[in-house]
Amino acid sequence: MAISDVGLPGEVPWKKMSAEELENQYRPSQWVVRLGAEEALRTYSQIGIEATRRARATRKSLLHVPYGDGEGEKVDIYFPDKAAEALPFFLFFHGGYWQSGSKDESAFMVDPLTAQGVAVVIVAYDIAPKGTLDQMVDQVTRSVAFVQTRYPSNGGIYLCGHSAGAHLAAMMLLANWTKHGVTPNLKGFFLVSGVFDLEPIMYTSQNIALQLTLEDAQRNSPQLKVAQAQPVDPTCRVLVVVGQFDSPEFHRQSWEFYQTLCQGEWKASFEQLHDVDHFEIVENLTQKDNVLTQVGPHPWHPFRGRQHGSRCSLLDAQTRSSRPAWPAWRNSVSTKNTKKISQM
Ligand SMILES: Nc1ccccc1C(=O)C[C@H](N)C(=O)O
Repeated sequence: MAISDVGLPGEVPWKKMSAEELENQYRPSQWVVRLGAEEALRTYSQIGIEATRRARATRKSLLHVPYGDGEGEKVDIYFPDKAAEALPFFLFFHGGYWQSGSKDESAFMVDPLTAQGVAVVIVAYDIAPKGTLDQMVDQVTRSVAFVQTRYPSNGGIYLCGHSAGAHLAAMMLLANWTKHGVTPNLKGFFLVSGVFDLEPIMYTSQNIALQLTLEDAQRNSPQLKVAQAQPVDPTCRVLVVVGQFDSPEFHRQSWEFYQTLCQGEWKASFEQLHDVDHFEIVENLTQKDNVLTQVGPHPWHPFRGRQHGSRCSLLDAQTRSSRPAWPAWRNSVSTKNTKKISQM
């Protein structure tokens, strides 16, 4: 049965998809070209575990630091060797559809970033079914407030999330900091292969654990709210990144979120990273020579040397019409994926 058969209006592409197609679009491992789906998930987890083992063995760290009273409300903080006065803090929220993953296997970028003078904080939150989406958003908000309170003279707080973690990071664009008694020194958001409109997730198997109602999905969809939200710091930048081999729905989610940021007052940029899939995009953050792990005059490179904001304002119309022509790459990927698409 097509989703559109259950009486939903068909104005967005996903509402016209069959349940099977929608399921496939929201299964990133199915779009991995270099490996089979299972192997891609296994490799991702192995690289995360190894990076975490290495980070804990080689970097100065504070592990399992509580940011709240809940059992799951802990962060791991990794420091650069050299002490600095205004240390930039980079917070990472892991992915896994709000129901898998942990901070203990997500210290991907610790090595390259601490080596360049950035403190890295890997945040744990209560995944489903223990935690609800609202609780996870609240936990992540408190983890950010915690870092600001503990390190008030920080040289900027940068939030990075992957997949479901990119959603949680994006929700911080909407946070009401006065409620938390502290305004974090937010300088940048780095949203990697995220989901920003949660409604389609309701119609996939991911919702078995999440149990999202339409109200839950809408309340927790930054896509619906971010145009109205105000940046606390007008210099704060938002980079929306998606992998070339992410699914068309993931491309659409990132692109539409970027466009919506531009309609508001956000300084946003959009990048499609060439030749990487949903998992490689994060695995590559373990590497010192990766484009995303270069720290420059600004604490973190992805925001350096690009025309941030300008693409959103002056060149906006041009950017809109020059959206990356996905899924042009379909033609060049393995027959495995091509077949799936044609079968849809
Ligand atoms: N383990 C992850 C870690 C990060 C991001 C996504 C996942 C997923 O497992 C997504 C989904 N279950 C998939 O099979 O693609």
